[in-house]
Amino acid sequence: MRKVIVSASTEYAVLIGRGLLAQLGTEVAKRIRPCKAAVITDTTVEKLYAEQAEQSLAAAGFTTCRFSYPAGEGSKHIGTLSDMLEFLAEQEITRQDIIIALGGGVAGDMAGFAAAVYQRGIRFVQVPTTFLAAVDSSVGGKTAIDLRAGKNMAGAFYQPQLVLCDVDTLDTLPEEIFADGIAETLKYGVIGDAKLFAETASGDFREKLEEIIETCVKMKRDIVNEDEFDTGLRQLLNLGHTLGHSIEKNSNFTLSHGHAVAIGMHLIAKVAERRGLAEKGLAETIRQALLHNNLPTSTSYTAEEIAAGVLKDKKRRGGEISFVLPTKIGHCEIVKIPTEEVLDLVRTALA
Ligand SMILES: NC(=O)c1ccc[n+]([C@@H]2O[C@H](COP(=O)([O-])OP(=O)(O)OC[C@H]3O[C@@H](n4cnc5c(N)ncnc54)[C@H](O)[C@@H]3O)[C@@H](O)[C@H]2O)c1
Ligand SMILES: O=C(O)C(=O)C[C@@H](O)[C@H](O)[C@H](O)COP(=O)(O)O
Ligand SMILES: [Zn+2]
Repeated sequence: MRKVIVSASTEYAVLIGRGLLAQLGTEVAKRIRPCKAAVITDTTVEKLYAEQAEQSLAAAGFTTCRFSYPAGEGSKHIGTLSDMLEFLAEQEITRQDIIIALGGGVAGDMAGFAAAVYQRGIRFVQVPTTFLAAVDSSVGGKTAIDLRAGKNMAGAFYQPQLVLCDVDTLDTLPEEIFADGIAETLKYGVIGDAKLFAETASGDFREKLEEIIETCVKMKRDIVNEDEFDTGLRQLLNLGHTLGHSIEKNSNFTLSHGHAVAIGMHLIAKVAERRGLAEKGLAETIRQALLHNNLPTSTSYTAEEIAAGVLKDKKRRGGEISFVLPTKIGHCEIVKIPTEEVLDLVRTALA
């Protein structure tokens, strides 16, 4: 088992290994005295892993209850959050009890947000079951729901007590959903690790998933430890997201997050190259890496449609929006762009 310690406002371990779900109860019990554990999951993950998780918790002395919502990004809204909070109250979950977020990034983001606001904050544990959640969303404490206006528009920074990643659970992922995690892994490579990028780009990493997850988690740990609340350095983790989130929203959240980020990463690399900031050929290198992993690289939305979403980005401060521009594989810069230049930037990205 690999172990990474995150030292943000809460200090916690990220455990990565095979067969770990069976140890969920004992690992939680090492940190939290047995109490009620509300397992929050989606309808797909529920069928696959809820019983095993609950049995492990029960064997360690926890009393469990379960809330499940229809799988997918379409559930990541205030209605589901409201039902979740009512469920916690009906089950008489108190401040000494815990939430277990069992699933992908949607489960983690929503259950984490519920944990942050229910009775003004109860403890929670992340149990990621998608590759995307393993390498990225389960760590760092960003929790959120989508609003009609856009992605993750309401949320909180709220750290878990533990992240337990059983790599065996990734075996049941359909390839398309696994690829969402590849997009975020390539992102980590472009931000700061050329070796990780090359390994992931080649598609030749399935035998060393634990190592890949640990590499991403360590990079995220270093960034979050320094800038938990996203005021500077952490914005690097938004590479590809400023355009990607808008594309996701334009699709009415039918295009997955990872696929939208893939497109966003390629498009923003084109911008960086055309502005003379990036090495020649960078955008094509990124495009090939994405295509090799069956990820999309372009969109049919218009510049006007994409720019409208970009202007709502959380990195906007008054008349400027920060964009993450890659300069080469392994290095990015945060550049402030005036809002009146955003449409031009998007046009460059699509050209
Ligand atoms: N908080 C963060 O730092 C952060 C980082 C990246 C992404 N996100 C968010 O994460 C979300 C995307 O996460 P996701 O791609 O995991 O989506 P998801 O949670 O919707 O999971 C994708 C699909 O995979 C299914 N699934 C999950 N685990 C499975 C398994 N082991 N076997 C078979 N099927 C399984 C789910 O039921 C779902 O249908 C987005 O909302 C995004 O905004 C958050
Ligand atoms: O942890 C972060 O910080 C990230 O930006 C990771 C992203 O992959 C993730 O999609 C995040 O939810 C985006 O954050 P947002 O603040 O742009 O909503
Ligand atoms: Zn993301």
